[in-house]
Amino acid sequence: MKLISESYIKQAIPKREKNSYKGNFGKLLFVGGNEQMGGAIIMSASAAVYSGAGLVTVASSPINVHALHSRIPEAMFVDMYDLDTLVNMVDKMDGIVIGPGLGRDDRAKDVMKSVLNELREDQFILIDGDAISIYINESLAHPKAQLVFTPHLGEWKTLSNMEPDKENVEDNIQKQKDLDAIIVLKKGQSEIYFEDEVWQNIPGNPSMATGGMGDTLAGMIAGFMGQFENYEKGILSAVFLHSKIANTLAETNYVTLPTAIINDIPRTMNDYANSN
Ligand SMILES: NC(=O)C1=CN([C@@H]2O[C@H](COP(=O)(O)OP(=O)(O)OC[C@H]3O[C@@H](n4cnc5c(N)ncnc54)[C@H](OP(=O)(O)O)[C@@H]3O)[C@@H](O)[C@H]2O)[C@@H](O)CC1
Ligand SMILES: Nc1ncnc2c1ncn2[C@@H]1O[C@H](COP(=O)(O)OP(=O)(O)O)[C@@H](O)[C@H]1O
Ligand SMILES: [Mg+2]
Repeated sequence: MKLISESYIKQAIPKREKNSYKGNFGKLLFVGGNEQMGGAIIMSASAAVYSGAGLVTVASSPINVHALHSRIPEAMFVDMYDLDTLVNMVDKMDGIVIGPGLGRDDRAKDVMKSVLNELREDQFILIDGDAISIYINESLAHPKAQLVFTPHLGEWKTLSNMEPDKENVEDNIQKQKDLDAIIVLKKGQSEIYFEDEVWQNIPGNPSMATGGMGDTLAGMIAGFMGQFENYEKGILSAVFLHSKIANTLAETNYVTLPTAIINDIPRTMNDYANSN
């Protein structure tokens, strides 16, 4: 298992070209946030905006539009239950995050099926939270796009049938192959399973055990995937910096809020990008 190092992150964060524009840094769609869990998709999309994503659109329950715009006016909005508009949006994107606060009801299942059907090979989709359950319980077909799952150990049980105290690297490698997806297995020291290698993240601490922390990571991962030289560099850098920021905050804070991590992403990226 390889360890994600500071030096790896420093070379992975891309330097922005002088004449670049927002279209160079990823067009992303965030799908989730029902009437009870709008905060999840707002945190996820905020993390992507603060990670430097060029254009972010949120597809959510209409009840969340004002809350979203008061937090991140940078993001655009569509009603996720308007399936025609939703699939049109999917078509224009480089990548999609689906699941934070999505819920698991019939409407959520229809949203999930519509999005997955529409995907192309040149796109990526990150499946998190409730969308993990829907993917397995509805036996949905593998989408054409690059697939990324970001399960915590409870969600990994849904995906792999392995109990949290039974999962192990060898069996996880086999499950990664069966699922034909990149797996970000979230835990105290998260592990990232690619087709040919496994990486481990070292930073992280219990001040991070608070609702919304994984939603925030999903947004960072997608934000980086849309900008970095390749998906692997983006995913590994996001996992590392998410918990590295939390370690710094935990030096002076008992609990690390997801929104505090989000606020620190641009400055931390700058520190790492300029420290070569
Ligand atoms: N502000 C908002 O809008 C927020 C919205 N959110 C949204 O809520 C949705 C549900 O996601 P979720 O992760 O909260 O719960 P859930 O699907 O019940 O977990 C499944 C099972 O896994 C287990 N389990 C969990 N962690 C584990 C671990 N580390 N190791 C081992 N087991 C673990 C857990 O066990 P339990 O804790 O019940 O014993 C349960 O049995 C999702 O869409 C998310 O985005 C949240 O992000 C919060 C903020
Ligand atoms: N004790 C801990 N040590 C290190 N990281 C933690 C700890 N507790 C939680 N985390 C991190 O916080 C995130 C929690 O994700 P998740 O359970 O999906 O949160 P949510 O769904 O509430 O947004 C993961 O990235 C996990 O690695
Ligand atoms: Mg989660």
